[in-house]
Amino acid sequence: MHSKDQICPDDYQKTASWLQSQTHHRPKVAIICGSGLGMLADDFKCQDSFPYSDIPGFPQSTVQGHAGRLVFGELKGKTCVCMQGRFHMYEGHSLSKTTFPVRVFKLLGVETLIVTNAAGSLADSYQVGDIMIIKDHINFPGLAGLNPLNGPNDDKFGPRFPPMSGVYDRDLRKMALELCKRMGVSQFVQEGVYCMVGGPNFETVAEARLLHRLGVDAVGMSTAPEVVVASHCGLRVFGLSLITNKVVKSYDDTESVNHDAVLEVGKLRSQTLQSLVTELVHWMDINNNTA
Ligand SMILES: O=P(O)(O)O[C@H]1O[C@H](CO)[C@@H](O)[C@H]1O
Ligand code: HPA
Repeated sequence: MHSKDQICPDDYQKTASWLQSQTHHRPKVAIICGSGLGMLADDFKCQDSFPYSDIPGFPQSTVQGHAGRLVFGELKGKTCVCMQGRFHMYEGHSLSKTTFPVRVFKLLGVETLIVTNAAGSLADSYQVGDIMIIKDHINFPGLAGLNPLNGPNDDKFGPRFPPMSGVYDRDLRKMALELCKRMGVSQFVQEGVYCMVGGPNFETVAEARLLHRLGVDAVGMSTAPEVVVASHCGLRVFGLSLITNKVVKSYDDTESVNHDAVLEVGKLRSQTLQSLVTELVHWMDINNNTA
């Protein structure tokens, strides 16, 4: 492992203390924005924002569509922190680096993590532009031994062998579906299984067919490590995938996916995603229901 990727147990606290010295916001909800979805912080009131390069211990974003900024603010009166840009394994970060912010959020007092991502669909019934509420995930790198919890367990954060069944909070999923109904957008909202692959290449046809047979509804190159670390340290988790493309499953299909097209779809659904996240955060607040 590269030395810049090594994390000492007190590095999380150092970063959390620095952030607490720079902002008066004390967030209960953290949001991680997927590719092209950074606008989720646009509605924050009383913003304090920090480029990742200014935050001690933070990795840097290198992917287009990930601005690399941490934004604190109020969303309908609830204090939130939002990562405009996440870290991916394929960028060369260790998994402990890609998930570093999640433990910092825990130390800041965050109780709920909302993860979002751009993903390709395998499910035949899904359309580009659909929003998938994540019901569960398959962590392919994790199954192959690439897990952010590898190494000595830090008991301060959680147990050596954390359960992962029920990791995507049932009540939040149920409420999100209900909110989508009220917002009149149910026709393009799905609930399904996300699968993380390592990337950075998109899938071959044979890989796509394999994922489809395994029951994967949407595939991407992120999210699962963040969710594993969040669940390990007791955060409540909610996840949304924006379906930005259909994964090519036929050798006769001449279409192919590219990152620019992925970013374009983010613009198409930005308003709906923003509204859904805002309404969900508001619901948590009125139900005093962050944890
Ligand atoms: O998962 P997010 O960060 O949304 O990004 C998705 O979009 C990129 C591919 O276009 C990959 O990084 C994939 O994981
Ligand atoms: N595959 C993997 N990751 C992705 C895709 C995809 O089709 N679309 C957006 N992120």
